[in-house]
Amino acid sequence: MAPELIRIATRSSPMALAQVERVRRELAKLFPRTATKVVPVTAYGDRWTGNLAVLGGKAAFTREVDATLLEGDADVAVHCVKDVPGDLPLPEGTVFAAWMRREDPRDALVHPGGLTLDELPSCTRIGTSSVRRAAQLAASHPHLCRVPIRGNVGRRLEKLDEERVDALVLAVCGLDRVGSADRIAQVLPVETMCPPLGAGVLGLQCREGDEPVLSALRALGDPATAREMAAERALLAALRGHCNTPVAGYARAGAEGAVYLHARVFTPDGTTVLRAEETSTADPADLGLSVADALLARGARALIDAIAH
Ligand SMILES: NCc1[nH]cc(CCC(=O)O)c1CC(=O)O
Repeated sequence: MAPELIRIATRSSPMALAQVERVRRELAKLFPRTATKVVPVTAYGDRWTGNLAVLGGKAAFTREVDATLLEGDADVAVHCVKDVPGDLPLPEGTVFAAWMRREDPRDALVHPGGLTLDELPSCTRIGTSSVRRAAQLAASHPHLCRVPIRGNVGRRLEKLDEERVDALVLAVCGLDRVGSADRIAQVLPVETMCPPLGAGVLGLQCREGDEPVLSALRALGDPATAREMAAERALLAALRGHCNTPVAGYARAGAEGAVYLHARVFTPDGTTVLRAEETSTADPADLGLSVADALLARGARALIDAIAH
């Protein structure tokens, strides 16, 4: 029996609020008699304009939303899976009930003149605060200048328009969610810019044992995305990377239960890139562990531990 009301907690950025509207639309289609209410939460990571590592990395975007769930002020928390730390357990008493169908996980170059990454002149100032993006740009385009930038997608686009940077690297689906996909100059191939684990996926978290909500959320889950998240989250947990660890990768669920998983670990300057990939029809979590073992066998532990938290 679907609940009469489902309260949905989310960060209060325009992108996060747009994400919640997708959840509300899909709930309304399946459970027309269930009302939904948005519970906006200002995440510490959204207020903080400094280095995220000081706050413990991505947890800065999820901690307050989780608290709203645990305090009973909301029934669901919607998270961008790429922002959910892989080296920390979920808050006790909560579970991910479902993973929604994956959107485009790739990154995009935003450039006012429409140039591609290869066409950008030397010393072009590219705004990113992602250690993953910075490491890959350093590896593939060392002549470009990486400039730290904070703020939500809209704020970063404003900084670009104010010419505080010359270009941006942002997620395709993040731009799409805020109605700015028209700003994309180039969608970056995963070989050039490998996505973060969990890219393009919304995770629906609720309280353990809240069966009416669990049941409703499970109906929004996508089986292929669930297999990809099982592999990617197992890999991330096995690597125990932290917010300053440049880790990238993606899983692709194929036919007959096969899942392909590709992953990389970089040094922050991009001079060392460890790669591993595997396809399996076994349990996707075991695939994640196997690819993690391959990266660890190639030296990933020493590389991760050498990077300051
Ligand atoms: N912390 C930023 C963030 N968290 C989730 C997304 C959107 C992409 C996604 O859901 O994977 C973004 C924007 C970006 O990386 O450009």
